[in-house]
This record gives sequence, structure tokens and C-alpha cells, in this order.
Amino acid sequence: MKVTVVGAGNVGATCAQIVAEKNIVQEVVLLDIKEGVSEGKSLDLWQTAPVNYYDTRLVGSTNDYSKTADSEVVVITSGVPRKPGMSRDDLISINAGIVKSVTENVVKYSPKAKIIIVSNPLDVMTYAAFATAKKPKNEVMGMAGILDTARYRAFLAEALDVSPRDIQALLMGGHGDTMVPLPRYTTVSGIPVTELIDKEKLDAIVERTKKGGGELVNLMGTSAWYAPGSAAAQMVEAIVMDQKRIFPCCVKLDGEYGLNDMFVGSPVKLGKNGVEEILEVALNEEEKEMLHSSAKAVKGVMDVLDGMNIL
Ligand SMILES: NC(=O)c1ccc[n+]([C@@H]2O[C@H](COP(=O)([O-])OP(=O)(O)OC[C@H]3O[C@@H](n4cnc5c(N)ncnc54)[C@H](O)[C@@H]3O)[C@@H](O)[C@H]2O)c1
Ligand SMILES: O=C(O)C[C@H](O)C(=O)O
Repeated sequence: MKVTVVGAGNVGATCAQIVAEKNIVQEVVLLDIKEGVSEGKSLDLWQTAPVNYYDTRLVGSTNDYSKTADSEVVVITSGVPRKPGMSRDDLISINAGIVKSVTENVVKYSPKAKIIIVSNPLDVMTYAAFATAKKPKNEVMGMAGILDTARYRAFLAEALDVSPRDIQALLMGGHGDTMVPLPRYTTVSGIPVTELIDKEKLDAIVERTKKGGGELVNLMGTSAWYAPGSAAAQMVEAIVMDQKRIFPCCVKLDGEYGLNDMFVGSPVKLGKNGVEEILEVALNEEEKEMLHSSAKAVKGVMDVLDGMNIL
């Protein structure tokens, strides 16, 4: 089985490394437009195999999509990251064209691949890939919710001084500062988090989560890659191993949560067919309102994309 990662930059190379180390597929192809970079990173990664004990072969490709042929899953990370002072939405003018042309090449060589978008602005780039790929909606999805809940869970683990493994959480909406962490669906080994932390501290963690990407951009001058690469690799694993895992992912909603014809974060089941089910959990009025206002922000960016007339 083969997995391709397009974009051999920070997120793509990290994702390729983690997928390879999981030892769950025969081959990981890393493709980039920059001459030699993906070949170099693949070779470097392959030389970690004897040290880190895995068998996954790593193949680099400078824009030659024939090497990606018949991939089971393709992760698209190509595009520019933001710099301090920018929002993810500011990337649309450059990344929309990149995601479109990459998706065209991906489907040409791997018509059956499940496609996971990482490039920002995430929800709208996933919509752009779906419109370009002309594939069933269960085969095109975006990575954001696993990353955003990972940040939320990490902050909670620190505040409660417990293992991050024991924190289960749900978060919905777009991958922007309007995202909607859901404390009502957050537990520590089954114990509602609201019983373990006071409201003021929890509210501060929710706010920090919403701006979690920006916090890292301000620290590093570019955006994060370890947690994003790991999160995308977890989606790959769920699909290639047919794990039926329940994760928040960016998926096409057609009526669920009262939202139509748009890509936005929702809990889903991930297995060999990609998005196998969209789970509709009960939201109270306040949560519904936050979700709809997040979706409205995504719609605004979709309108910008539509105005670009490139799809
Ligand atoms: N969804 C998320 O949660 C999430 C998290 C982190 C980063 N991102 C986004 O992922 C993208 C990549 O981030 P990064 O930090 O890896 O950036 P990066 O600059 O390190 O890597 C991007 C790579 O894409 C390549 N590329 C550009 N155009 C290409 C094309 N047409 N074909 C193939 N490769 C091409 C570049 O050469 C570069 O190597 C950004 O848009 C960033 O905002 C999203
Ligand atoms: O914040 C960014 O620009 C990158 C990514 O979306 C993230 O949340 O880390």
C-alpha cells in the first residue's frame, strides 16, 4: 500500500516521517515542486529506518506524479504558511491555485485515493480540492480538528496535571479563531472536565486553543508542524488500517447541524472508505450559535474563493 504526501516542507516531511515510523504501509512518496528537496528529505528519512526500526520505503519526487500512482491516501500540504500578523485566510490567493493544480495531478494518477487537505485556509482549501477532484464527498476531507483538540487536550493536561492521554475532547467548526471547543463534550477518563476545573480557567484554555495556531506563529515566525504532521498521520492511519476512529475532521455537510454545501469541522468516523459517517451530536442553543457563526466565517472565505473564478 502506498501513501503520498504532497509538499515536502515542515508539515509534509513530518507527516511522512510519522506515517513511515508507524510501519503501516509499504511506501511513502514525498513530492514537492522544489528540485531535489523531496528526494533529499526522503533519503534522509529512509536512513532513520535502521535506527528507528521500520520497513516503510520512502521515495522522493520533484513534481513527477507518476511516482504517486495508485496511492491509497494522499495528504496535501503544499502551499505557503502564514507569518506573524497574517490570518490563515490571507493565504487564499496563493494557496487556492496550488491546491487546485496539485489535486488535478493527484486524481489523475490516484483516482481512488482518499485525499486529506492540510493547506490553509483549511476549510475552504478542502472545498476547493473537492470541487476540483469531482470525487465522492467521503473521499475528500481536511485535517484541523485533531490538531485543535490536541492543543486543547495538551493545555488541559497541563492545567490538571494529568496525562494528556486521558483527556477526550470534541471541537467543531472552522479552523480559525472562531472554532468551537466543546467543554460539555470534554472528559478526563469519563469524568466531565467541568467537575475538575473552575470555569474561569476552562474559559481561558478554550480561548488559548482558538488562537493556538497564532501563538506558535508568533513564537516561530512560521506556523507549526510537529502536531499538524502528527495529526494528519493519525488520519492516514485510521484510513489505511480501517480503524473506524471517531475524530473531528473537516467534511462536507449537507444538512447536518443545519449547515449545507460547505466543508467545516464535525465529528466523523474514519475508516477504509474515508469519511464513513458524520456524527450529529446534540448541541445546546449557545453551542449551535457558535457553530453557525464559525460556519459563517468559513462561508465568507468561500465567497472570496468563488470570486477568484479559478474552480
Ligand atoms: N490544517 C492545519 O491544521 C495546518 C497546520 C499547519 C500548517 N498548515 C498549512 O499547511 C501548509 C504548509 O505548511 P508548512 O509549514 O509545511 O509550509 P512549508 O513552506 O514548510 O512547506 C510547503 C511546501 O509546499 C511546497 N509547494 C508549494 N507549491 C507546490 C506545488 N505546486 N506542488 C508541490 N509542492 C508545492 C513548497 O515547495 C514547500 O516545500 C500551509 O498552508 C500551512 O498554513 C495547516
Ligand atoms: O496557524 C496556522 O497558520 C497553521 C495551522 O493552521 C495551525 O493551526 O497551526
